[in-house]
Amino acid sequence: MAEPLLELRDLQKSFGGLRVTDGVSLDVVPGEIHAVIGPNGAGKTTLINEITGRLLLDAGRVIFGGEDVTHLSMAARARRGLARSFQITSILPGFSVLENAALAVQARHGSSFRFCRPVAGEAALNGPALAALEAVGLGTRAALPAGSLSHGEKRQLELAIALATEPRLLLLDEPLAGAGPEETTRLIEILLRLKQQYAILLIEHDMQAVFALADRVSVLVYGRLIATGTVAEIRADAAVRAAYLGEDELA
Ligand SMILES: Nc1ncnc2c1ncn2[C@@H]1O[C@H](COP(=O)(O)OP(=O)(O)OP(=O)(O)O)[C@@H](O)[C@H]1O
Repeated sequence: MAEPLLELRDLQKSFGGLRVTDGVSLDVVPGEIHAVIGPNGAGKTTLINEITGRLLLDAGRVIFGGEDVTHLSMAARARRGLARSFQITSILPGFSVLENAALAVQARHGSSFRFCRPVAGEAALNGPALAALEAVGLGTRAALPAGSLSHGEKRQLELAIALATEPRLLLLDEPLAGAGPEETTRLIEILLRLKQQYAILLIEHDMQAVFALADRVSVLVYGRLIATGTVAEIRADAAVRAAYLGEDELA
């Protein structure tokens, strides 16, 4: 297997008396989708926040591209290519689809946001922004107001906004949430394409999507990883089956 791009080493985090991350260690290698699954409240979103630097760890190390980034700020980690997908709520509905992506390009390059000035005129921003939109199949929607997109297209725009920050690793927190069956199929195709270029850490509740997408799956329960393996290994794992009340999901 290739050298890991992201290495988590024995991460620990408590909120008061509640251990939300309890000795988590895992790797993401280039070209793989590594899914983290687990019941509600298992600590999946917390884990993403620890990787981006939004939450400070009590102990443990986050290593990205061979560099220990544990004590770096969110911005410094983002500059190194650690990108999380932004939620639909961060999309600016009155701005065009292209402008939304262009703002992310602008943020990546450190200039301040200038909301009062149309971003669309700035060719240096629009080139990479359009490339990000095309990578998620939104090239033909560039001129539309972002607010007019369907739910699934907004999820595609979230991905484009993450891509516009020139990531090496994508941290995706439930990228399929709220998508209908056709939208889910489209988003799965897009993620399989993106995997060829980016390492992806995926948190997702839709088990069928996880099984279709993931090269490896780690199972988090009450802040602890109880298993890491291929989809086939995880589906056959007795401890994983026992940890899920709805065993049907693993069938
Ligand atoms: N800032 C906080 N302060 C106190 N407790 C928190 C905080 N953030 C999260 N928690 C608790 O930590 C635990 C893990 O939450 P987290 O959101 O990471 O779980 P999750 O696996 O992402 O859940 P879900 O699948 O429902 O999104 C939960 O019990 C939650 O209530």
